[in-house]
Amino acid sequence: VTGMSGAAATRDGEGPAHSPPCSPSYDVTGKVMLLGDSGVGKTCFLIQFKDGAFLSGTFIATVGIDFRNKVVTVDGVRVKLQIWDTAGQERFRSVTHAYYRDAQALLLLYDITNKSSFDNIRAWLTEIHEYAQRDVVIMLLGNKADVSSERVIRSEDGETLAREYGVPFMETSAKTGMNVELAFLAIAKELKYRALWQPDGPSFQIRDFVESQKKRPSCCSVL
Ligand SMILES: Nc1nc2c(ncn2[C@@H]2O[C@H](COP(=O)(O)OP(=O)(O)OP(=O)(O)O)[C@@H](O)[C@H]2O)c(=O)[nH]1
Repeated sequence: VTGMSGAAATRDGEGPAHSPPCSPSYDVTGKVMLLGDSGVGKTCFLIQFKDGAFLSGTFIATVGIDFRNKVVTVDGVRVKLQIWDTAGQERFRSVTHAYYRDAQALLLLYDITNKSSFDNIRAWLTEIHEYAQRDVVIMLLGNKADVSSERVIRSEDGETLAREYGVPFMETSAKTGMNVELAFLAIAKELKYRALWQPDGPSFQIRDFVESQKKRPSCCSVL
């Protein structure tokens, strides 16, 4: 176990009583933070992933920070994601800065119907470079892809920005669930890969994985 990013791998050698003695199971745990301007859909994104539900109606801004756990099984390995939902409002920034250092992965969201949330992504990335671990996994997500009539940010603009920073990108919808599980699955795979890395093991590239798996909004489907 190299623990390259600080993702923890614990060898559960003794395992439950029914485990065959020669097939140890591993648990990997990792902290993931949701970041982005207020209103981009971070809380809804987390609730869609955790509970498979969408909170519509009145928007209640997150105050401070909150977290939920969810275990994802990737290639037979259980990865426990501790997902921190942060407040996007400026006045809570000093609270959230304190949590960056511990995070192994960051999901950075903008709203495809809100130009300033996209324009602010560069400022978020500057902040990330200042406060987060150097090898933190970052993924850029253009949320609210279901609202095609109000789209102001083209998918290509998200792709271009992500390429510039060398991070994976996809458009998502916390409302329909599009690409929500995929985003967390990709993170879980990367954390597992880093925690259980072996020199002669198979390699994993999160950007290639995302590109091969992501779904496009139906308006822009290539099929
Ligand atoms: N159509 C649509 N609406 C969404 C989506 N995600 C979130 N919303 C709506 O956008 C509003 C803001 O969502 P939140 O999840 O509370 O936003 P947030 O980023 O957590 O905001 P802060 O807590 O202030 O940082 C709510 O009214 C949601 O119903 C989405 O994918 N599609």
